[in-house]
Amino acid sequence: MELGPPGGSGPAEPGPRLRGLRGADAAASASSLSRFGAEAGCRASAVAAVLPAGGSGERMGVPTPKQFCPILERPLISYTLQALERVSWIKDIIVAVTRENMETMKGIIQRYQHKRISLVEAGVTRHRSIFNGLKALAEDQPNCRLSKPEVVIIHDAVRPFVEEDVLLKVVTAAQEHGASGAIRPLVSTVISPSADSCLDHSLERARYRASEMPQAFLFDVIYDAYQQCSDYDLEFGTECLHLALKYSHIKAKLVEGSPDLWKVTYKRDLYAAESIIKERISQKVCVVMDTKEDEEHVGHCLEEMLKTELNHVKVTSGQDLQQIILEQCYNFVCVNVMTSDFEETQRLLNMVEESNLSILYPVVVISVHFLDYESVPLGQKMEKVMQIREFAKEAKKRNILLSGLLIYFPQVENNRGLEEQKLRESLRQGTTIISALIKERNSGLIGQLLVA
Ligand SMILES: Nc1ccn([C@@H]2O[C@H](COP(=O)(O)OP(=O)(O)OP(=O)(O)O)[C@@H](O)[C@H]2O)c(=O)n1
Ligand SMILES: O=C(CO)[C@H](O)[C@H](O)COP(=O)(O)O
Repeated sequence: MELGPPGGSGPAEPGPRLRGLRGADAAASASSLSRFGAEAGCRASAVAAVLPAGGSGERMGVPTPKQFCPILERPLISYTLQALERVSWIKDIIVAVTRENMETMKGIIQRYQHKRISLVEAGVTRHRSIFNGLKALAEDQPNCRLSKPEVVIIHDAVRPFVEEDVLLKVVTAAQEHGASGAIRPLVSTVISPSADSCLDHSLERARYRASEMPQAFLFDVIYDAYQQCSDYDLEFGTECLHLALKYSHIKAKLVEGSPDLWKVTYKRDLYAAESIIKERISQKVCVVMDTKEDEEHVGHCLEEMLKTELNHVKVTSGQDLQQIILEQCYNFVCVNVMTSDFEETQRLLNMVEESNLSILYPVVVISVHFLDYESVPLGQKMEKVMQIREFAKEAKKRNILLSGLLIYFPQVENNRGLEEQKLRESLRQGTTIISALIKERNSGLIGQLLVA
């Protein structure tokens, strides 16, 4: 058994601890949270998590085990680790991986700066992997370097969208009942076929639920169950709650989980996961204004149009960039009026880079240039503007997706009505392009100079 570095400090991502909670739920959770928090000092490691990650992902049908498949170039398991380490009251996270993937896993922990992780060797079945993870936390094991938690969460490494509120619900229920697990309504009816592939009987769908993860247990309840269970259970069992019932006589409390708790199983699930992640990181856009321009300039018109096009998206002017970066905004539109240099964009790129914002997600930066390329031939500006390719190549190495956008900005006064109409059309087109770059995060378009 290999144990990784002992505990780290803060969460991978700062950010609100009670995200997603409402009203009474939030209040109840806040008091439970502070209990864990307050007690953490005197009763370290009250809650730990075990993540089985030793499968081969046969149903995915690709050579790489699914937990290491990339989503936006980052392995799936890193998203799950991030979701757990964001929860400050989970003190230790034990990950079970196969011996052959141990170095890959260490590389992931280092590259994405995961904290509080210990590694153990996986078993040949999921139950055996979980058992190995539990042993790393048990006091009766030789060379035990971690302290036994009061409650242990078990969560599949391939369920990346687990939120703090459901973790808290299962942990709190486990404290009261000894065991708890998240459930979802069934989407299909469960039927039992006979030996000749005919319908034997079907279950009444409304009476059954799908058992999902996370699950949580008083540590002694689940560890005792695993110690007693048969080889048959370890070989063919799929349900930890069942082991707690069969061997520790504990009836688990079931709590309603969110639809995003599903387990990435087939290839299409990777695409679904990617869409969810893209949607989440596209929610906030920061428009960085050209500081030399006044309040009325075209940048503000663009901002207004973006607000309309990107429904529910918060568009912020970039006065306090540091703060906006800290709040984890992954999309920046840098507005340059009548200039083809990249001073402002460069300044923004430096700040994003220094913040380490792009370690976990690709950051989109669009350098927008308002130019009057009908009266001043584009060729004269082109040489400078084409430097974007070089900037983009460098930025890509730091996971920043930089592209350029030219928006026609007429300066001639002779036919004001017509020019204004042309500007509005350009702005509309520009807004559509920006929206697509942010939502799609297509790395094939980086370094390109798009024309609205
Ligand atoms: N020997 C095993 C088998 C599975 N798992 C883990 O258990 C979780 C859920 O199992 P499942 O979805 O069945 O994963 P795989 O066994 O990898 O998938 P498949 O059944 O398609 O081969 C996954 O995180 C998987 O890595 C594990 O730790 N050790
Ligand atoms: O949902 C679950 C717990 O109830 C497990 O994720 C599921 O049972 C794992 O089983 P398998 O490894 O056979 O896919």
